[in-house]
Amino acid sequence: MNEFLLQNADRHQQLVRQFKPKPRPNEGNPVTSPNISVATRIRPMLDEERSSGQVPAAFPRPGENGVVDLHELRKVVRGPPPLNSSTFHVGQVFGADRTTESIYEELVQPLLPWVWEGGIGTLFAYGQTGSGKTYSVSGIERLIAGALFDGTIQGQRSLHVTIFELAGNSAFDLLNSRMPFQILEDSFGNTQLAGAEEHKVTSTRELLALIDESAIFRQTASTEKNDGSSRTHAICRIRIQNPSQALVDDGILYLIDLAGSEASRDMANHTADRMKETREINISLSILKDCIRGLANMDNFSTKSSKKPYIPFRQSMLTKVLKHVFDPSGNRECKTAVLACINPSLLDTGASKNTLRYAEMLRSAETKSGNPSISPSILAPSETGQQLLQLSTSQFLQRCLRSDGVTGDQAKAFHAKFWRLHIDSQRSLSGRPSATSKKGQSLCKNASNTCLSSRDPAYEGKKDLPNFKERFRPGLVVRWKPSAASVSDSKQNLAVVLCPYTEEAHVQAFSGSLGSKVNQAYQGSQQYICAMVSSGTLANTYEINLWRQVVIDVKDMEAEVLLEYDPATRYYHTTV
Ligand SMILES: Nc1ncnc2c1ncn2[C@@H]1O[C@H](COP(=O)(O)OP(=O)(O)OP(=O)(O)O)[C@@H](O)[C@H]1O
Repeated sequence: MNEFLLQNADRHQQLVRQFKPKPRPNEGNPVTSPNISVATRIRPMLDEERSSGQVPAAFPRPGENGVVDLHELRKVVRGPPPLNSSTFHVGQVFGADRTTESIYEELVQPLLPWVWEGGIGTLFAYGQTGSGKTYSVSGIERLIAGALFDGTIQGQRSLHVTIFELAGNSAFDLLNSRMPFQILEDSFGNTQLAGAEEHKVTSTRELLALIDESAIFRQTASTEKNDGSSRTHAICRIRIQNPSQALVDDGILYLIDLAGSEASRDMANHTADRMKETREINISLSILKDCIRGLANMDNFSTKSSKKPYIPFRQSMLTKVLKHVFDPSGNRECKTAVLACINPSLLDTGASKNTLRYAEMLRSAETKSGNPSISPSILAPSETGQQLLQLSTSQFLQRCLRSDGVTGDQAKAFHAKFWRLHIDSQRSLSGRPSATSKKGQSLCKNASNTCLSSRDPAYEGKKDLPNFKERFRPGLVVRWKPSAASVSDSKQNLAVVLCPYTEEAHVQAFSGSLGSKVNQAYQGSQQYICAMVSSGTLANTYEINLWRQVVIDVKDMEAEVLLEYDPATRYYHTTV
């Protein structure tokens, strides 16, 4: 794939220049949470990337802060490859020309007065390996070291610093020659760094010296994407004590440079040890994301009737350290800033999409769905909850928007929450923990029950696939051209093949008994019964509507489309 992209880099650039973004519907002013701020940084292309023929594919949209356009080239059987552009709404966006100073000022500086007065503040940088996390966090740490002692924040404080790294389930003190130490929970439920050294600092110079010392001991290794890749999570913890108020909690500032996630294709040449290390990093990152999502949901959906979101903070060492940030029973309010780092190259659009999706999810979760409240009598004047689930997304959103002061973002967040509650209730009823799509249906599952994709397992890893029209099977996703006016919510007109069309199958399908009785050959039919695919509430997401079926002529089917299920967002996404 990389070879194909590099060969077509000129065409990619030319199509990107011609790209005209569609005007964004007016969704009102996004409501930002006082407790979670999300920003995205797209780093500049590096010299070695340019000299190897790579071109940028991720851009902040001019004139619209908070919007990123990501352009992929699609491989097609015949003709020149077309551009596949996706748009993400991801909080503040810092493009390649923006400095670390500006990110510090807009995203991180507001945390300082908060921690100075006894609050807990946290900055996370996450993203693919080589996307600029260490560059950003180390720059921000130096700016903070200056700001904490330049006298701009009023009041005497004493500052204590610990810097450590987490590798798998082990913790190492970076200010004590990488000595291992224990992370324990005391009888008050507080996490203690048992054995890590805490250093009192009284000046910017002392703090910078500790930061430099820790960098020497941090474990790094070369990856496909980054010669000096950080293979551990590095955490700088600054405890801020107010000597004049012994009864006030100490403020704590966490600055976290996470290890980069690596895609499986970048792990091809890893040894068994490196594979294990990368797997452990990816597991802890995924638990962290679950916790951040849970935290955002806790902020937004704590209405009396809703079930408390589950935050799995005890499942990894990283999130155990941050227990007080994530523990719903904790009694201290926290402010969290998240920096999603993006590598702009056209070779990295897959990883960038993943990072942007999480930023988008956090941002949509951070909008307050209950404030102003959505009136139940306007949302459902006569319907039961089950009937509400049958409304189309646009009908549901329109009803939410009729309540005074509700914005588009709030309506979408409420819609997402409504479905999440429904799925969770179905899951607990069936006792099945596996990820399912919104309608309880999955395209296909692998043996470990974790990967859901429309990819044909029979052709896994094979290069020269026969034309999709010779590979009909249940679960094949096609793009098609309806002869009549568009019948799908999805801009792409996607559908999932269920079975060949016969009158008998048609009747059974609509009476809900389709399945074991339909076992005739899949190939050779001129028409197939298909389930419609509609757009999800997040940009570029899809859901499968099994009850909305359509008979599609094979001649109207244009191409196979690969859909992959993302258990985190509970939506399907297209993949190139
Ligand atoms: N904004 C930027 N401007 C210039 N160079 C940058 C920028 N961001 C990152 N870089 C460069 O990109 C390379 C990778 O950056 P960095 O090591 O910070 O990535 P990372 O996300 O921390 O990677 P890993 O997860 O593998 O540790 C480095 O050479 C760094 O100097």
